Amino acid sequence: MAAQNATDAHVASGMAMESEGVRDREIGAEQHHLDRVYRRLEEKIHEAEFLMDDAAKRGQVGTPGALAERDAQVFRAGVHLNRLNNEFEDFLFGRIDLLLGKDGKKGPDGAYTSVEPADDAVREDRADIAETLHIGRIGVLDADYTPLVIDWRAPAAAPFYRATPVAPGRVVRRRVIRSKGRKVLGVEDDLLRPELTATLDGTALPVVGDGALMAALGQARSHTMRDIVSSIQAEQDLVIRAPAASVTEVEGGPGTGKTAVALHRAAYLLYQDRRRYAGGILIVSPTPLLVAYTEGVLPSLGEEGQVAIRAVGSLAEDAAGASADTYDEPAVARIKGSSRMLKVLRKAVRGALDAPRPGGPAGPPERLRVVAFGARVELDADELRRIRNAALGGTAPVNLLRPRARRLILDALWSKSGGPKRYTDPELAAEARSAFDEDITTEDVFIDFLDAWWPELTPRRVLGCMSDDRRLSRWARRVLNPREVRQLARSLARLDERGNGPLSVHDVALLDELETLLGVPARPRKPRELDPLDQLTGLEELMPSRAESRRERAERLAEERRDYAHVIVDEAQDLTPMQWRMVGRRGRHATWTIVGDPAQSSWSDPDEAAAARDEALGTRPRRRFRLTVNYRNPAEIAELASKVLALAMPGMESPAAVRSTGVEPRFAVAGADLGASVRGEVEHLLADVEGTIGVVVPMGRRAEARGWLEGLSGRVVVLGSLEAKGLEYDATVVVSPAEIADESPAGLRVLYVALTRATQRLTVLSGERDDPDELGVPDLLRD
Ligand SMILES: Nc1ncnc2c1ncn2[C@@H]1O[C@H](COP(=O)(O)OP(=O)(O)OP(=O)(O)O)[C@@H](O)[C@H]1O
Repeated sequence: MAAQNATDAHVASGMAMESEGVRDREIGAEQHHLDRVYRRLEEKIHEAEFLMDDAAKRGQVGTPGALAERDAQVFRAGVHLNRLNNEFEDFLFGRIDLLLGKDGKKGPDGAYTSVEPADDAVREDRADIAETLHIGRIGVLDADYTPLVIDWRAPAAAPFYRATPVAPGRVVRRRVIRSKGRKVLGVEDDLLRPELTATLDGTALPVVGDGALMAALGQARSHTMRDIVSSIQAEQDLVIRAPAASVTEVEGGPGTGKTAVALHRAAYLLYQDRRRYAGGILIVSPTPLLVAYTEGVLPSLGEEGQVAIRAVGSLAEDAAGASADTYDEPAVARIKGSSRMLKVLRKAVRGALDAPRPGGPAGPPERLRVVAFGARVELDADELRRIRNAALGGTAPVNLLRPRARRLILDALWSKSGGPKRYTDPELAAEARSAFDEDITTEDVFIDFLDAWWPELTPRRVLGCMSDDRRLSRWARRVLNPREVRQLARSLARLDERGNGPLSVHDVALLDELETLLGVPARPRKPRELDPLDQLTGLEELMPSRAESRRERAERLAEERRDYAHVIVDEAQDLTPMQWRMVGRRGRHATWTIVGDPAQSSWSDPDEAAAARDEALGTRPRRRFRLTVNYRNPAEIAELASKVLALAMPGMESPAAVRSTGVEPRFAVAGADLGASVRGEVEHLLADVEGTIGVVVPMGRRAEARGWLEGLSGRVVVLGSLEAKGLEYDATVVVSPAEIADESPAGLRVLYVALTRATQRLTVLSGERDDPDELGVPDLLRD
């Protein structure tokens, strides 16, 4: 019933008046418009090419002014040409036919701005269409500035997405146009005011098709996500176009379009305020698989340059050189992700100063002995410890404290050498002190001592040091219990003493935290190459103290970009507290969009993660949205999944499925050879459905499952239960549900994710632990 309501609310589809003749005529009318748009685009491409040519000719003049002008023109024309070429395919997809508006004002895109119809637009259930707008991926104006195509992100396009039969505004008919290259293939209409007899140019307004949404949802899937630009629904559009101020939080069950909405929002924000978002938009995704699945969507919307889509395991690539896609076992992941790790790491960065250096002696030097004023001066172990503690006071990054420690050592040596007593005149004393410092700091003994006593630490080195049980238990005292210390140390033993070796996804957040705790010491600046333009103008001589040129600064900022203008977190329920800290550091000055579903969280302690999220977002005000309709799963699959939801999160509501296939999920029971059973089920589905098949297995069975299905078909993908997050397939086989549920404390939620990946068919294959009934239904999925 809920599914039916959802359908009614969003889609009022084609009426009985359709016939083949009407359809052909309507396709012909759209073809006519598309031809006109292409002619205009070709004209524009010629203009852009002419501009490029002209710009190149101007470049031959060779003065600095002409050079700059040429660069600007070439850049503009290049961007223009590139956009036109890239977006030439299938860029016109929609049309709305509108009643007369309340006022006669037009916006910059040439369309009337009024949302509500004029009082006399409808007379006794009859009305004329006053305005027709075509919607596409970019806006195109005719030579006389009438809009041929409105950009989907422009305000005038909003009614295409927002109008519903309950609140139609001015929209009478919404049409989705399907085209390939330059050919219109079909049209699908929704009638928003079915009670009206509307006319267009004096003839009745025809309605064709069953509605675009159903047509889009029924299509077979591929291994990459499609954009939904032609069928965004009203509740989704509200999120996409929400003002970017502060934090926009979006919750919704599986398949409600959260990922799709997040990606379209990135494109929308860039369209709205490209200058503001020149600082970059970061999209954080839980897995590299989901990154690969979604990264084609933004280019299809004409956006990519300003947006970085990164898996949470590769987020610190720029900072700590770390990237990972392997998972720790749940107990270890729980330790590494917990905010308790912060305390351990704080101790570790200080303690690691004393850890044996690779290839060096077992501990830090116990004494420092130098020669000053012809006599030996010495600091013993106690004095060195006191100086170390004094230098380490406070919370400043450890590597950045090295100069301070060095100064304290010199102070102590100076005082022991009797220097302060020898000079009463302050000026002489200062001179003598600086000579003293210079003598000592150039001695090899002192340089070697400092390197050993206060080595410059890298995040990987500290992580490597934590693989020693005894050391780690000191640093984790009263924070982790002895078992946790052993588990953590064992997992880090993959790293050598320098910290080199394979990392897990959770290690990356630790490295990023360590980098903050250690600080990056200032390096001597590279001597910069002379800019030929500077040489020309003599600027270099006039401004010798200028630290870096504008070009250098731009290059440096691009390299160092860790602070984004907008941060979008997909599958936000899965970020651990330590990952929230890592993401938070990249959005200190950003506005945020956060999408997620607590019912799909694979993190064991959602309350702790929520606290870390609050800390990352600070006191910024939040706007909350909820998506309520499941566009992915047919009702039959959604209903089965809701049984696991009731166990995993009692009381949580399932989203309403928007369609039904009439095909119930299939239950099968594995024979003695699990692999052969899985292969049999997959072969069955390959014959039955077009498109992709996802086989979701317990994490521990990934490798063997790949063997089971070897050589079957490129349409088949094997996934560990944690990797299925965010993805979807035409059909899925979920293998051994009980084993998936038992794998971690969040196992039931992980199983819920696995059961909600299919768009057409679902097969549940019971394994040893599932206790299936006579119909093959496993214990966990029975009523
Ligand atoms: N308005 C729409 N028109 C057409 N297809 C849509 C629409 N909204 C969502 N979909 C489709 O529904 C499917 C689910 O969308 P998406 O993956 O964004 O959902 P989600 O909420 O992120 O799901 P999950 O939480 O399970 O990861 C996708 O195939 C998407 O293209």
